[in-house]
Parts: sequence; structure tokens; C-alpha cells
Amino acid sequence: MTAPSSPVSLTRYLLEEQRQDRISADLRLLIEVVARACKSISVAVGKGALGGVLGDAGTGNVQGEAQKKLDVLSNEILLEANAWGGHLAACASEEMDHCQPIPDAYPRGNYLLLFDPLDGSSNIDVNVSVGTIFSVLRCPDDVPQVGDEHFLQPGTAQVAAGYCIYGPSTMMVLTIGHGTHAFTLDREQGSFVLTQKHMRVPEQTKEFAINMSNQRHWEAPMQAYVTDLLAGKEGPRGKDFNMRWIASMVADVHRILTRGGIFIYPWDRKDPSKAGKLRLMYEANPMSFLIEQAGGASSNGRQRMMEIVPSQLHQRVPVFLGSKDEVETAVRYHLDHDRHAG
Ligand SMILES: O=P(O)(O)OC[C@H]1O[C@](O)(COP(=O)(O)O)[C@@H](O)[C@@H]1O
Ligand SMILES: [Mg+2]
Ligand SMILES: [Mg+2]
Repeated sequence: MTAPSSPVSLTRYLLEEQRQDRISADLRLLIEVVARACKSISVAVGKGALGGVLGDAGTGNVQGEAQKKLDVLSNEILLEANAWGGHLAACASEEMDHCQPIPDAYPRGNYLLLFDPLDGSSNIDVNVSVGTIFSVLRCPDDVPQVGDEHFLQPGTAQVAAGYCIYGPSTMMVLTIGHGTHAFTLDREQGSFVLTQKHMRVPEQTKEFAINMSNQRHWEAPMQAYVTDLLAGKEGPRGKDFNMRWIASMVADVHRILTRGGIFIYPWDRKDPSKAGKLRLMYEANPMSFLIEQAGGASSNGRQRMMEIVPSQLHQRVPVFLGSKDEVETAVRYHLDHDRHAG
């Protein structure tokens, strides 16, 4: 009889990856610090109405969005945890206008960390899953003072990305470029335990996720694509599709990593000056890295997401990600439309 294999903690997984020269000691420590911060956020989220953390903070962020108390608190937890680590050169966040370099008094490292401290925060007050999304880049060498411009690297330059979902269980889903793996928080032990190695997104799907209330504002190829999905068996796609929308990207992407599907937040005419709703650097890129590492695909509708060269820290993009064949189909509608238009 073989002995039951002992659970693999996040720490053990990262140490093994370091032993195999897939990550540096600094990157390992950085991920450990982010995981520790996520545990604190998980505790705060879990207290709900008892913790006095629900509701609005009464402030706004750089994107003009009202901040929830938990948006502000999660941002502070991540900043505080990372300031001391010695592995970072600077942090950038959805909740801060500009990046925050590590203060001179603290040891400075070679990595840049971006995060959406609390994603899906409109769901906090109704007790629906929210999450933290993060992305890690290398800081260019010999930079005397780190600025926003040093973060403007394409998604292909990410050395690690992940999210933590605060749902019925708290899970961290992580990639360092060698597959996408899920770790579940053992609340009694206080450690993340590897519960799903090499997640795979099925190439085909019958499930899509989109906010249909924006339909009338979409561009023509997007209208055509969704019309064909809704036509089901009787339409050109020849099969019925189901729809889900949690309005928390972390939760929608987690479902897609678990059972497939396509997640779409397209450009719309509500505010034509915005290229999309979601942010490239700390929402779309890290999710694209995770999805690609699990065999899925991610695009802005016309171009592979991770090849976009960013021009702004808080840049917005249209997002199409998930099951490979379905993302390619949606992209085809856009490219065919562009070809015919001219
Ligand atoms: O309310 P809408 O327009 O459907 O938008 C939902 C989307 O907005 C977001 O909540 C934006 O994230 P934040 O909560 O971090 O601002 C995504 O998680 C989600 O996919
Ligand atoms: Mg978000
Ligand atoms: Mg957020």
C-alpha cells in the first residue's frame, strides 16, 4: 500500500520551483508576501458586517470610481506587507494615481508589483465572491527613480501573475509561466495548499459571460457574435449556449478556469473615450497569463492581449478570454467585419 502523499503547501511548491531554477529567491519571497497579504484581506472580507468593513469609503480613485472601505483597506494591506520585503522596487495599484516606489529607507529589490486590491467590489455589500488580482514585472536595470513609465511593459514580460478569490473557500490561483495552479487556504493551518495542478480550460464551450445590459452600445461585430450565440441550435452556431455574469472578474474567470467558457467585456459607446471597462495592467494581463498557461486564449478582440504595448498605467481594454476555440471565433467576427469595412 502506498502512503498517502502529504499536502503540498504554497511555500513548498515555490521552494521546489526555486530549486529547479524557475524562479529566483526574491520572486519566491515576493509571492509569499502577496499570499500573506491576501490571507489578511480574506480575514477582513470574511468578517463582513461584523468587521465594520462594508459600505463606501466616501472617496474616489483615479478612475473616478467610488471606493469601498474594503478597496482602501485591501490596498493598505498589500502596500504595508510589501514595503518591508526587500524584493520590490515599486508597487502600482488600481487605487493609486501613480506607482509608489519603495521608500529609500527600505531595502529595494528588482521587481515591480501591480494589483487590483479588491476586484468586483460592487459585490462586497451583497456577500458575493470578490478577489485580489496581481501581476509581477522585472524592474529595468539601473533605474535611479522608478516611475509609472517603467511599468509599461507588455503582458508577455510578466514573470508571475495570480489572483486570490474570497468565496465559500479562499483560493489562490498562480502562474510563474509553468502552468496555472490552484491553492486552497486551509483556515485552521493558515496555509495555502495545492489543490489543483495544471488547470486546463476546455477548448470549446457552451457558456458565455457578458453584461447583456450594454448590448445596444456594442459595435456591429459584437452584436453579430452575441446574436448568433443567442440563436442557439437553430442559428449558425448549431448549439445552445448558457449565460453567467457574476460582475466580479475574479469569480467569472475562476469559473472559466474550472469548467470553461468565454468572458467578454467589450468596448461600448456609453463612453467612447474609454477603450473598455477593464484595466490592462492589473486585470486583463494577469488574467490572460493565467488563462494562456491553462491552454485558453485572450484577446482585445483584434490582438493577443499580452502583446499590447501599454501607454498608460491605468489603460483600459476590451477583454475576450477563456476557451480557445470560442475566443478565436469571437475574434474572427471582429476581423471579418474590419476586412469588409475597408
Ligand atoms: O458592473 P459591470 O459593468 O457588469 O462590471 C463588472 C466588472 O467590473 C469589475 O468589477 C471591475 O473591478 P473593480 O471592482 O476592481 O473596479 C470587474 O470585476 C467586473 O468584471
Ligand atoms: Mg477589478
Ligand atoms: Mg478593484
